[in-house]
Amino acid sequence: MARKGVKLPVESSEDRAGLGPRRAALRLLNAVTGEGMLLSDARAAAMLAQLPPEGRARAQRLAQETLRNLSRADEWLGPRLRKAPPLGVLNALRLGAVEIGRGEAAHGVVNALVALVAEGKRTEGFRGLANAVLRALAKEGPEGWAGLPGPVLPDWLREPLVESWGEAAVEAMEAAQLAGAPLDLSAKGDPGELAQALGGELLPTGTVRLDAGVQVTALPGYQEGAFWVQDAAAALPALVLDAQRGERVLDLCAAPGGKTLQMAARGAEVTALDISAPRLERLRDNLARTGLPARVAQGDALEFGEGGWDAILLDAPCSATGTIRRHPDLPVARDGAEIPGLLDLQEAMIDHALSLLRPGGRLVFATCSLLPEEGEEQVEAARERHPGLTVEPPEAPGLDPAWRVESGLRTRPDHWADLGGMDGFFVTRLRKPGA
Ligand SMILES: C[S@@+](CC[C@H](N)C(=O)[O-])C[C@H]1O[C@@H](n2cnc3c(N)ncnc32)[C@H](O)[C@@H]1O
Repeated sequence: MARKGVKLPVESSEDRAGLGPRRAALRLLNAVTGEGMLLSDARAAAMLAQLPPEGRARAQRLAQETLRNLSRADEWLGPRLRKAPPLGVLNALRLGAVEIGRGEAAHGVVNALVALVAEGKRTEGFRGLANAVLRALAKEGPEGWAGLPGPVLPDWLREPLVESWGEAAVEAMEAAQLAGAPLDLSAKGDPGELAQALGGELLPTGTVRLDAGVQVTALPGYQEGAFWVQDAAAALPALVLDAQRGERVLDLCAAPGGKTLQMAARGAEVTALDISAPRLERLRDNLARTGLPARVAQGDALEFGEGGWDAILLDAPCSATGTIRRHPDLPVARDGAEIPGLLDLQEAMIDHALSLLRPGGRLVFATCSLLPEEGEEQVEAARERHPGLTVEPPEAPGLDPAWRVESGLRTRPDHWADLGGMDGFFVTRLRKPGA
């Protein structure tokens, strides 16, 4: 019982109706679909700031689930909408469709979303429509949802992926995006011991895999820096670079630092460079938490002039299309317009990185992209620009033969399906001539 004078948090009727998280989810959806904002954007965090931690997590979950299922929600809503309502109304309907489809108590969902539509000046006039449409979906319930086709990626991404990998592979990637991603950890020490300590699964390449819902900061060993979060595919570039104790290694696009930590843990002398100050703050926090050493520098990779490196890791800025399982907002927020600029930047970075290597040094170029133009084709073009540059077959424990391509490794979200999938990555290991 509460002591006299001690105020307990009061549950408002708003909390009971789940309005706060749904309102925040709706604002996130409007920003992603209307303004091209990513959920990782600082503005997204600001939209959630008013909510308590559980409400924040719920709002994020609702927004992510709706984005993962956007095309299915539209398919369900389509026959009930004679013309497209304003985006704010459409997003409320999409959110409601996903919740009803997933078996949430329909009465509460309809009431909450109709109330949110009624709140907005530009949407209040659609209250009746929202009510009618959501009630119709509620009548069909999860059974109606289950009969819908699986989600499809937007055309700007789907078309080039089908051209590169074929229809069946893209359908498998879409299924992987719908399934989401587990929690992957890289160990500072022995990964087998970490897997045992956390009850996780030890993957063949040394990543420790846990269920998606696990709160990483609450895991034993987190504060002591025994591990860091890193997708199994994202751990491959540093494995392929194979940094040796005492080697001088440059991590040219380093933040937030997963690969810097891997190389520092192997005893290499790592310099971590990145252009982004906020992202470097996260890298510094990661170094401090794990107690691993690295020299940190902020700047533009293209202007970095220090040469003579034994090895360089270039985890270049890219479309990030390989991370759609973790970032269902990305295909919706983006439209591919930034890709030509990224291709130019990647090319310039490869050339500059090669100029900074000592003769005979090695460059690992990696992108978390599913587009061959940001991977295989970059290597082909680099070899034409740099006669004598050789591609070395990647060697590391646990590499799956299915990932091997002529210029290195290619992973996709539909790979390792029986183990829980992995991000899409391209990784190549190049040797500068003149050793
Ligand atoms: C794919 S992320 C790197 C992820 C990082 N390697 C890791 O494992 O945690 C690409 C990084 O490139 C950085 N970047 C973009 N343009 C850059 C430039 N011109 N010079 C240096 N870094 C740049 C971004 O700030 C971003 O942190």
